[in-house]
Amino acid sequence: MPEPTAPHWTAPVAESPVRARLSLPGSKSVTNRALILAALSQTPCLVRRPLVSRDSELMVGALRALGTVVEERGGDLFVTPAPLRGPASVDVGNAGTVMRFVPPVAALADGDVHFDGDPRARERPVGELLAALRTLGAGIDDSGGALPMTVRGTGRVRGGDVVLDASGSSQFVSALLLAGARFEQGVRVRHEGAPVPSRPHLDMTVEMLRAAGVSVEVGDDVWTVRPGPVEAAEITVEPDLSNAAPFLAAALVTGGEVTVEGWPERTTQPGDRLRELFTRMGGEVSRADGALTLRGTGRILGLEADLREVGELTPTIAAVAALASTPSRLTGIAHLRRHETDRIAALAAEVNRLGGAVRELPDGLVVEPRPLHGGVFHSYDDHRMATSGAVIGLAVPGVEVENIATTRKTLPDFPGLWAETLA
Ligand SMILES: O=C(O)C1=C[C@@H](OP(=O)(O)O)[C@@H](O)[C@H](O)C1
Ligand SMILES: C=C(OP(=O)(O)O)C(=O)O
Repeated sequence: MPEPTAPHWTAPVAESPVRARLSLPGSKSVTNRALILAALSQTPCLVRRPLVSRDSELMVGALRALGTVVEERGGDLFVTPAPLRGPASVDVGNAGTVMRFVPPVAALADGDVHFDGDPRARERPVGELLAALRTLGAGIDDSGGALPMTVRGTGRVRGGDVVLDASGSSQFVSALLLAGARFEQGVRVRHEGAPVPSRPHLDMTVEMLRAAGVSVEVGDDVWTVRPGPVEAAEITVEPDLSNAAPFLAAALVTGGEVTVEGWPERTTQPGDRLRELFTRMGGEVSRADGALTLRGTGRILGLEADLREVGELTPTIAAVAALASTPSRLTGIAHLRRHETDRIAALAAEVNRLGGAVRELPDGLVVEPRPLHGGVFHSYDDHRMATSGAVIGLAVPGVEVENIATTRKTLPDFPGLWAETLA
């Protein structure tokens, strides 16, 4: 018998301007870097306020499979590093951070480590990273530059110089840097090709490495990590500012006011750019007592922007753009075609199904204002597509989001948090 499909989730309409104050779970990107650094560290490491959701659970599972001890302690994670070992099997799900950050760690393990994941994971780019790892001395049997694959760990990686094209994903570079201090010669990574996306995520990698005592030099598309010990003892995870996007958008599209607690004064998270982007879309931003407030003014403006650096914010921005009074042009995001789904095609298809006028560009989207109507909003197993449907549904009655549970990739209980925000 086929699995019964879960009924679609009827996105709640905001009957009045949304007013809420909320604290968000930890950042996926910080949590999964923290776990990698902790596993490579010389000392045990306490990861404070981690995200507990599908992508972080997959990372914990991967590191445990390699021998690392990860214990839950009152909502924190206590990580005791141990010799990395195979044979092991790693399920990457559809987590880019697991499918890119773990293979260099597996290369340091003593034994074979097999990697596979959701069907979509087999389509997401990883070949450039694997080729770079081979150049650095690792043995890998892959499926034509994709998953499934086996990293033939020998307990050591020579390291040294490597050139790769990271225009498909910044995570290729982050992956090599995160493990690079444990390679015999360290690593020097040079990018050649179209610009690397998601620069703030590279800054995050460099900052977190330096905080763990690793020497990293950054040049023009060149990153050098010196060989040496990783010393991570305690890492506190910031709230996930990319997941703040739909909640702040709720204030913007309903003319309400939403406050996110614990907004860092300074951060490398790309979500911090929402302050500027949502101001340009008609909101007003203020900060007080460590929190950030977005106030909707009743105006929703379109946006012309190159989103290459902050690609993961695109689905929410596109949802707001679909409700705006002026057109939008979002560019620089060709790499989104190989994210959880082809987000350019998916956003155009789903907004247009509701009566929108969205046109695909090779590297982005043009959104013309149109009155929207209800209908099914497909999520393509993409957490950010699902939350985009929720944002549109605030203003458009009858939006039914397919597979809302897919939001669990990076948020443990999106429907609950959304209901609280609207209450
Ligand atoms: O390093 C990270 O934590 C991430 C980097 C980005 O990946 P890409 O550079 O592949 O877009 C981003 O989109 C992803 O959500 C998280
Ligand atoms: C692209 C994303 O995730 P991943 O870490 O799987 O690449 C995302 O969260 O928007």
